[in-house]
Amino acid sequence: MNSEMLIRITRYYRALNRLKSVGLEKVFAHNLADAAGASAAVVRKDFSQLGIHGQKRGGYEIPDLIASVGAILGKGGSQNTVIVGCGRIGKALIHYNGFEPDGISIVAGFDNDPLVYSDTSQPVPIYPMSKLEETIKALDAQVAIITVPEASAADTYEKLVNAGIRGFLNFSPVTLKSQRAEGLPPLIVHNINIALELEQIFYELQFPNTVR
Ligand SMILES: NC(=O)c1ccc[n+]([C@@H]2O[C@H](COP(=O)([O-])OP(=O)(O)OC[C@H]3O[C@@H](n4cnc5c(N)ncnc54)[C@H](O)[C@@H]3O)[C@@H](O)[C@H]2O)c1
Repeated sequence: MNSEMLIRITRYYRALNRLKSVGLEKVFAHNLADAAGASAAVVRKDFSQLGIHGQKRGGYEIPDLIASVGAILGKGGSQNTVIVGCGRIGKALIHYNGFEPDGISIVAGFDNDPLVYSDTSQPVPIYPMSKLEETIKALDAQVAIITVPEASAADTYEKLVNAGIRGFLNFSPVTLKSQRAEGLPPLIVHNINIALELEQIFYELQFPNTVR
């Protein structure tokens, strides 16, 4: 599957979960087309390429479609995610309740400032860094969001790798690189830089016809 199709499939999955949460049971290709920014024909083609078939004129059953698309996206297993660095950005992400419909759970935060720790009765507890490894293992988390200051990013990354984390969303200004340990698949690292994205938007506003 190419990356454009993967993005569409992810959007279908997100839209399907939203439709399910408002009580709908059936969906038509054109409903998902709007959500994915594609035409209904593209939606039908994607599904048929993935071996998913709807009923003639009846659309698709949402629970079946969620199960099929979820299996293709590798959902169903743990999508537990932790956050390291629970300051302004980390806390905002911890309190955001829009990840759950996508099947992603923020299950714990970590920080090195005792004033930031919370008790375990909180929906997303914030633990000291000394609890990193045992908590990550206990929660079966595979992905971490790094929201520590620049100076702590590389060290945090290393600690998370040692604790068994395989996927990273890095907000710190340090560009973290994927590592590969023998016998294991490479780590997945996405570096987020809002300034770069904004620069690109400004560039495209200034030179609208040069970027496709
Ligand atoms: N990607 C972007 O576009 C973007 C935009 C804004 C900020 N940022 C970056 O995101 C990061 C977080 O920003 P913020 O405003 O939330 O910062 P913040 O200072 O509010 O929070 C940082 C948190 O990390 C904790 N921390 C510091 N060192 C630590 C360590 N070694 N281990 C564990 N926790 C540690 C601090 O106690 C604090 O709670 C910074 O690196 C900032 O530069 C990125």
